[in-house]
Amino acid sequence: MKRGFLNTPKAQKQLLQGTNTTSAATQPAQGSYKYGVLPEAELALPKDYKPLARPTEGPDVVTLKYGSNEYIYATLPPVPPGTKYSDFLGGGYSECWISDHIKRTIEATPNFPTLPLTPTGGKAYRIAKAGDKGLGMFATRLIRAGDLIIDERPLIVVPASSIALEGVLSYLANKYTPDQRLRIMLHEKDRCMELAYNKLDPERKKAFMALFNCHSRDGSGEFMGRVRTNGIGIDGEKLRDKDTTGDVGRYSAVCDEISRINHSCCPNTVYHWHTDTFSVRVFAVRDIPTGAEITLKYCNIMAPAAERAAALDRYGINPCACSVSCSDPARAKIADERRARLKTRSMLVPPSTPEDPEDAWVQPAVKQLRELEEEGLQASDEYYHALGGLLVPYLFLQNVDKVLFYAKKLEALSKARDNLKNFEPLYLSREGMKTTESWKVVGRMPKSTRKTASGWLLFLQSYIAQRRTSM
Ligand SMILES: C[S@@+](CC[C@H](N)C(=O)[O-])C[C@H]1O[C@@H](n2cnc3c(N)ncnc32)[C@H](O)[C@@H]1O
Repeated sequence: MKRGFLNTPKAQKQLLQGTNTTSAATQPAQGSYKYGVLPEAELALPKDYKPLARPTEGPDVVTLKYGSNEYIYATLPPVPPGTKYSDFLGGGYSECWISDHIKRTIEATPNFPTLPLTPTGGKAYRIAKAGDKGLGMFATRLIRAGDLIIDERPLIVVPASSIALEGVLSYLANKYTPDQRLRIMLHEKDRCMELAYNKLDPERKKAFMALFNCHSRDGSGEFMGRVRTNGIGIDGEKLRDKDTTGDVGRYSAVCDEISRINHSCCPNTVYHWHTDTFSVRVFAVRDIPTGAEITLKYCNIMAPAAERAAALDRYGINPCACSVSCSDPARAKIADERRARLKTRSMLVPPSTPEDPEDAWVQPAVKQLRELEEEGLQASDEYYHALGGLLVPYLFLQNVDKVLFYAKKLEALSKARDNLKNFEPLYLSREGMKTTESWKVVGRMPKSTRKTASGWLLFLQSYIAQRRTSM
């Protein structure tokens, strides 16, 4: 899962360097938020440090103003004062510490707030013990690729790597060491998050505090620790603070149930943020049998095992218990070589020699797709591109059965990736595909050109042009 950006070294560097030009903020600070078990001495705040004045608690108080962004506490979707969470029929609501700009962006989103969607075929999971990983989410029946498993409004939404506290940083910069500044920043962030927590209903407070906290001994505090452990980065480009770039200025959602989904280096789901429903959706990218654990990625699954291990360490995962190919060094080495190879797309050039089957030239791509499936990499972009890349040559060869086979897989994956609008449903039926321009282009080719390299190039040009116009 792309967890809260606070944990990425890049975000922390940006956070420390600030976005303004005051001399203090441009002083480079060393290091990043630590994690694990820190010695008592490192956990203590500097003796002379006076915590920032806390804003008066109120329904929508402005807490900090920094640059063009004012940060406020808001309930989203808005609910009438005095509403009890359990009595609210509108799909739940979240307590947010967000900039005023983001609040307005959310409220101006077409169809906000639509109700979260019902999972495909109804609820199909339970939260249960997942061995050494703590709790996890498990399928209670067969879940099909493309199915929506859960659409959940978060408990809280808070800045991930925010500029909200950078004003604090510039004020501190000349006074404390970089490590002390980091310690103070964590402390102040924890206090800001506590105010969002304070606004939760008692049952939601209980749910938040029941979440796992792998940052309990590194100075993060009860609130920040849970955000660092469970926060999911949301809708990068649309929901970002004004005048920010990169990971800074983005937001993180902490959910009740989605937070129980453990990481896997071969995950069977992907997630997306939806502002109109104000919720996080989790979709299956392959069939998940009854009883199997439902998993997400917290890091780049195409990266080598050592790189993944370093990224996962920040989420309290050490070692990763997702599969043998992660924990057994010999298996990890084989998987690394395979993943590195699978990052490169196969170049396909017809024709096959006369004695070969007519799709012999497509076989490197078929093998690549099979290997991506064997590695459990259906959640990767590489798998999506490999699947799309197979549909095209079989359309060119007018192989109806193969087009149907890959189109069905691609339809499910497009649902899961939330880009069904880029999928051509006509490929899902024998009659339909024959009415597509792709099919007709081949029909118009002289027989001597069909199934040749020059025919393939012509076909590709036409296919790409059609995709551009239909998107
Ligand atoms: C977001 S929580 C996931 C739910 C958690 N297991 C619970 O009990 O609430 C992240 C924590 O789950 C555990 N975890 C998740 N995926 C893991 C994995 N692949 N291997 C080992 N531990 C894992 C780690 O303790 C991590 O800090």
